[in-house]
Amino acid sequence: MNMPLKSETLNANASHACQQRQEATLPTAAELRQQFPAGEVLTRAIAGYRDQIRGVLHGQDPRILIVMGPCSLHDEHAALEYGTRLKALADDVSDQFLIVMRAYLEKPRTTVGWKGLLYDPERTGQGDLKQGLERSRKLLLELSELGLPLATEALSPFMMDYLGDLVSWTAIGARTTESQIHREMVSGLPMPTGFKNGTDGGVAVATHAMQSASYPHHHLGISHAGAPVMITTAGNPDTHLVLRGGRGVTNYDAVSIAKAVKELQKAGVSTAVMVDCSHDNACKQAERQLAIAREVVAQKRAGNTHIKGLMLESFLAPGRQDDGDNLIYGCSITDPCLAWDQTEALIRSL
Ligand SMILES: O=C[C@H](O)[C@H](O)COP(=O)(O)O
Ligand SMILES: C=C(OP(=O)(O)O)C(=O)O
Repeated sequence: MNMPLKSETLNANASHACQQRQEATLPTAAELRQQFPAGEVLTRAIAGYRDQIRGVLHGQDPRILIVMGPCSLHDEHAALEYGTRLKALADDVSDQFLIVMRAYLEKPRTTVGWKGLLYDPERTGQGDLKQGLERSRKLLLELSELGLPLATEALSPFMMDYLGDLVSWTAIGARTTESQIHREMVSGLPMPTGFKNGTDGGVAVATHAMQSASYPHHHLGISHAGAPVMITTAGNPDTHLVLRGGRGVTNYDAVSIAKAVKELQKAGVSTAVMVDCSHDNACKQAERQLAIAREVVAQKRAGNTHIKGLMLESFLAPGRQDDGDNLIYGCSITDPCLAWDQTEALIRSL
């Protein structure tokens, strides 16, 4: 390989420095919400979904919360078809399960990759947050109008200002649970929020996050009108742990869950646990979710009162595909998912 001369490297760095940051103006959260308003009926329904989720997490509702859906949404048409099928299934099993659809618009990446519909809706690699915000809000509205509670991962601390009124349950991912910025954000969120264990499998980052997010915070933010502001939060009393495995080691078995519950008790936070049947628990093999879900529900039915929920990654078509031309309709372009038929059969069998 020919190494560049030192002077060439310096020149390249200098021109890179000139272009290092460019800005494109975006609508404020207030403007976007006005452009795509939620309406009174929907807002009341979402408040009701959040209360139902709280009921499950706090043990007043004996049902199992299931947060399920695609790893990421890249095609609105397929997302709406999935949502329509899920709504019918959710109604059929609503005596046993409270089903919430994963409507994930932001993807945290291990290094780099497509970051979700919100950032790059056309997947050109150039990014288009204006279009991404508009399409994301429109999609969440259309999914909500199907009568489904929605879940998302909150990655950008500003995203919730634009979309949070349409979300009933939020995740803080394994890569951000340790971040103070995310803990501050959760302390001001009006919905139940699950903190994932760290990517190394460690539960302490999540228990610390729950402690932190339950307290009031003061932090830097942007008002819905677009001005820099100091935000003061009240603390979120509705957070819980999500076990997703880590570094190839699973943590959905009875011993791992008991160990996690002990840590939660020691920290004095909620012992409500959701098991993410995907990610490192499934070693990124979608079909493994089937056996994991059965095993976790069996633990719950055998008397484990700490288990409150499951997470499943599921879409219309099985597995995953690399992004590109001729995409398979309804197939994930991020992590592998269960196919719809497998998903439906699983939920009905549970
Ligand atoms: O759930 C999605 C992925 O596991 C997460 O976003 C990391 O993806 P990556 O390792 O492909 O970047
Ligand atoms: C990125 C996700 O999960 P984790 O943070 O557990 O990797 C996800 O649920 O899409």
